[in-house]
Amino acid sequence: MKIATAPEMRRIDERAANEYGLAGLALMENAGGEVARKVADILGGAADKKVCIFCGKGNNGGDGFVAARHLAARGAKVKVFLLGVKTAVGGDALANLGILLKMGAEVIEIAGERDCDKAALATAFADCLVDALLGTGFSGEVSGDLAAVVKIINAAGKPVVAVDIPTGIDADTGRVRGVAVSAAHTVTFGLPKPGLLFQPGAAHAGTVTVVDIGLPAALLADAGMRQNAVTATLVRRLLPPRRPWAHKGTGGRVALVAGSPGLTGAAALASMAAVRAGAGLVTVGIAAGLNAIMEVKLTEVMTKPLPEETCGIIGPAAVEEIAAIAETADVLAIGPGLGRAAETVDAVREIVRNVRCPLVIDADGLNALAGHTESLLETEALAVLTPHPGELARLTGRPLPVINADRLGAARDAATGLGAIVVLKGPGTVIAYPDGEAFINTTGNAALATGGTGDVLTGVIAALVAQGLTSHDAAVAGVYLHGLAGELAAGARLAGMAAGDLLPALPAAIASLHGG
Ligand SMILES: NC(=O)C1=CN([C@@H]2O[C@H](COP(=O)(O)OP(=O)(O)OC[C@H]3O[C@@H](n4cnc5c(N)ncnc54)[C@H](O)[C@@H]3O)[C@@H](O)[C@H]2O)[C@@H](O)CC1
Ligand SMILES: [K+]
Repeated sequence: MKIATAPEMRRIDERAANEYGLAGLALMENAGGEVARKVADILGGAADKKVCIFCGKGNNGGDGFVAARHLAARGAKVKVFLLGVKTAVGGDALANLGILLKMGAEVIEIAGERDCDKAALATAFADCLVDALLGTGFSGEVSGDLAAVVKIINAAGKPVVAVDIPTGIDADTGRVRGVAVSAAHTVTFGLPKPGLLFQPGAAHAGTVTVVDIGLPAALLADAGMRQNAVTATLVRRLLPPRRPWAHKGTGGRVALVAGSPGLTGAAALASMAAVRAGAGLVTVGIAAGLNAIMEVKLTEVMTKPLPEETCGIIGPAAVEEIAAIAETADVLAIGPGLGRAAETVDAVREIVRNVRCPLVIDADGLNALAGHTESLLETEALAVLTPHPGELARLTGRPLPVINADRLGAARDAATGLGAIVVLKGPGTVIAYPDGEAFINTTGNAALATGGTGDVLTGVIAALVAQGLTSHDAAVAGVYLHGLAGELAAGARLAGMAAGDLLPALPAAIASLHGG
């Protein structure tokens, strides 16, 4: 499913009108009707329920007027508030305001503090509130009466249904602009918006329902929109089938170079994640001094002691051996817990320059490339890089706040600039391809915010490449599976999960997608 930015959504609306003759009024009727349906659903029927609807003067407010009419028709006691004066309403919203007024509905204007007090009082008696203040036409900051109303909505302690996007959330980035509505549910039209998937927008949106309002399918699937939601339907199509005649060779071979003193756990987690994500054979290359530890930690994974510089630290002397392991592998993952010793950094750069199989580069593998990313452009197969925002900042030289302010843009620019697939980790993980196509993940939760979960992701993506997925598909499917495993492993517990808990959840996540 495509994801539409606010300008892209406006363009879809324009094209619907200009190319298809689909009137905005008809779309607004469907949009408002869907909002009314959602309100009725959460209240267990609308009859005799008290609903306060807060409308802005644009089309988002127009959806609110329509919802008010539909809810009234279902027997709800509806109170409609308009931010500003009726004479400021125009276009399709004005048409629907007119209908409401002709029906005898009271539409209360909010202009000033006393009106805000009236609104606050009404929310105290309401069963549900609807935020139809601002949608994709929002720009700048929420301030003045609008900010006061947003605070009233949030303070009411009532279930809030947001229309299209919670007011105050930047539709493209998910940032709060001043203050934003905290909704329990958001009914969004046609396609999801990036701001509903990125934090804190996703938390403000609550449960998101994407509803069909009759926009032509061709417009919703337009290839000009270059961001997509990673959904179960998409990943199910990408996952490798497990045939009855499968043997360990069909699962593919993963080679991993990881670990240093104090960080052998990263090597263990990444390699076991590869096993749990279906790889046929997994070999972890580790400095010879740490090999005995890995032999004890790991049973199914083979280990390869590598020549070391000092105890537990690999350097250029290990490159030849690593190249030999990579030669017989389907994918080489490098970086988890590798450390930042100067010799190791040199070795990583040399490996990236010379290895011919697909690469997955994480953690200290990425740190080693900071300031030396030109080798990525020389790799034979496209590399998958899995930075968290801090690692991306080091890798690209972009300030961290800039990356956090626009994750989609940052991942996309990095992928294009580095000539690699960039997986920007964190809530709302972005997978960006060098050609500009990008994906936003929809699985995962705060339980994943613990050390070692990134190592698991590296192993999962590598395992999928080994099983024959392209690096592009493996990055998308791997991120989704990893998040889903996090949801399964955590259940209702959002703190205290260990990265190792993800390992047994990975086969369950795969099975749930295969419907088994
Ligand atoms: N064909 C269409 O165009 C459709 C649009 N729909 C709805 O229309 C919405 C978009 O409508 P609009 O483009 O009219 O935009 P909005 O209704 O989101 O907001 C536009 C209004 O908000 C004001 N505004 C913007 N930023 C502000 C700020 N910081 N503080 C105070 N006021 C601010 C603008 O001056 C303008 O009057 C969508 O989110 C959706 O809810 C739906 O009705 C479906 C069809
Ligand atoms: K809204």
